[in-house]
Amino acid sequence: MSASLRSLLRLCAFTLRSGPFIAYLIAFAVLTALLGTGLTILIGRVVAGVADVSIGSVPESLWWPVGLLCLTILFRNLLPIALDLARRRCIYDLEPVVHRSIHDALMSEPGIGHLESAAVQDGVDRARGIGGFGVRAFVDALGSLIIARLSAVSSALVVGIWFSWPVAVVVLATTWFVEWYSAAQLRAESDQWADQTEEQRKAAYVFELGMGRAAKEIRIFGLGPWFVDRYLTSWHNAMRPLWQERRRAALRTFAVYGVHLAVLIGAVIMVGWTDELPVAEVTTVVVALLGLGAAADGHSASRMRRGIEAFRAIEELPRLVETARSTITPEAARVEGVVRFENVWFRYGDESDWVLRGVDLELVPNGSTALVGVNGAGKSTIVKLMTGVYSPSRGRILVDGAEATKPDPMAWQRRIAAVAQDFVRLPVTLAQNVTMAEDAPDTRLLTEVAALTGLDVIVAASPRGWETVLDRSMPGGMELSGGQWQRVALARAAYAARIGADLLILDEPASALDVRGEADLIERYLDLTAGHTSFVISHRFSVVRGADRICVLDDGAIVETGTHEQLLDRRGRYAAMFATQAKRYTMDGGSRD
Ligand SMILES: Nc1ncnc2c1ncn2[C@@H]1O[C@H](COP(=O)(O)OP(=O)(O)OP(=O)(O)O)[C@@H](O)[C@H]1O
Repeated sequence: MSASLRSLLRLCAFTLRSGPFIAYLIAFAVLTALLGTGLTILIGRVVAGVADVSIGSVPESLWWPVGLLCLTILFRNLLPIALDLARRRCIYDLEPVVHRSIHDALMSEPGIGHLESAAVQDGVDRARGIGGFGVRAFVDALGSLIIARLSAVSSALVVGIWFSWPVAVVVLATTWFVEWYSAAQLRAESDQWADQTEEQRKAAYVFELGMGRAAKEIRIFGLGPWFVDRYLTSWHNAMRPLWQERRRAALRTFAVYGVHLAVLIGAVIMVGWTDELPVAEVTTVVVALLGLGAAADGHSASRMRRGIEAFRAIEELPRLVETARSTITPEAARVEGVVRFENVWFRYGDESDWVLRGVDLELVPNGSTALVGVNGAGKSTIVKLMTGVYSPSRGRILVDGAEATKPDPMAWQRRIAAVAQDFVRLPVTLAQNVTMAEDAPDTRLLTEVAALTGLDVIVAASPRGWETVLDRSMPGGMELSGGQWQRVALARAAYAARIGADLLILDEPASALDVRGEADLIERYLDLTAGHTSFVISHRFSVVRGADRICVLDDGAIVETGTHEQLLDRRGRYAAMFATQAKRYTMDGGSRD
């Protein structure tokens, strides 16, 4: 069995698992094709009967072919409706299964390094469908292709039986050649299109930025023309090879279709010139020839193949994710439990510079540890390693003194409540933003964390309280400021901590808060982190100075560790950074970090 056929069968089974409608679709398509052949034969019968009709009398022999013809026409007109419904329902059932498969493959890896792999990104593009032809293209094309193929074969049989086998074979062969040619042509085009995924991605990205994400900056900096220019350049770069290919193929395409037409006309003329055939057979054969000529469906054939390829890409995705993981994390050591970094080295890719060069770091169990360092020192990178979304390139991350060599990273991630610097802002309700889309939140807990993080004031001022959607484009929705969003993120971490997470990570929790908000946070920090091991990163010394242990990251390594007072006494990096900030506070009246 060929690989394509095996894929086709696996795809049919995959589609069938999502619902029974693929079976109905196939049945309706086969029936449609059979009725088409019946129609061809009946038209001949009726024409033959009509030739015998004398004015004023309709012979009884004509009644059944006319009756059957009417019924066949009726069903031939009704079947496409049923076929289309089955097709739509099949796609409706299939799409979530496809998305789920892609999602599961990507989520099978707890880290995020693989999402940056070009091979994985292209794999996802292919799985979603090259040139827009995903697995649904298979379902879209299946009915038409079954009808086209069966109609071609049955029409060829009619021509062969009633007229001539060589003519039937030649017309069938040219029809299928035309189908093969147009499918190959469409395929070449969509390959050209797929080769441009990088350019398309650029065009789509610039378009998306221009359409809203960067609307503010575009206006303020007058970047409109620059964006349009970048978009058009990427779009034309993506489309140019496609049109070059179309131009190259135009003459060839005319020639192929011309030959097909000539063969068809020749066959019809041969039928007309034959003296031996009665009028009924002539009609049947001519109708069959015309049907055969029209049975080339290159469009469906290529869509079907694209659908199969998208399915193969879905099947291949887990392997790509696995490969990406093994190249990104060559010496992966996963974490579990409370954390210690031991000589951890890390870089984002084999060609990149080292970000961490032998970090030794231990969190205070059930206490607070803070990390400080200049911009780009690698603080957020430590958080990414700590949360298991990346793995160390070298070194180990230990749990309760034992190396987690056979880890369950996802179980570990469930034990962490984190506020990342670029935390996610979901266009859902306030409550769902805090509980991360939990359907039935614990309202007592919500109230508690809102009071702890200062979110209670925002909830009270929101038009629908906890049910207010945080998206201005939604009815009754509203937009929060950066500082208000930060409180939502804090509340989210506090909520997660209260429902089970035991390590609380806060990466720049006060960066968008005003002076009062910052003071509030410091005051409530102990309550917020009570009973948890916490790890906080901040450029604001007011936030870190109360930590049980402060670590200073410099040049990829921890260079100082101690309490605020100990570090000041040491008069090293920490003391220097603190002095600089304290001086600025004194000069600015304490309004900035
Ligand atoms: N996804 C990434 N791919 C490649 N390099 C990255 C990535 N993320 C961060 N880096 C690089 O790693 C280095 C450390 O970045 P990181 O964000 O960890 O610093 P940071 O100390 O948190 O900085 P800041 O104080 O500005 O938030 C930087 O040089 C940055 O360019």
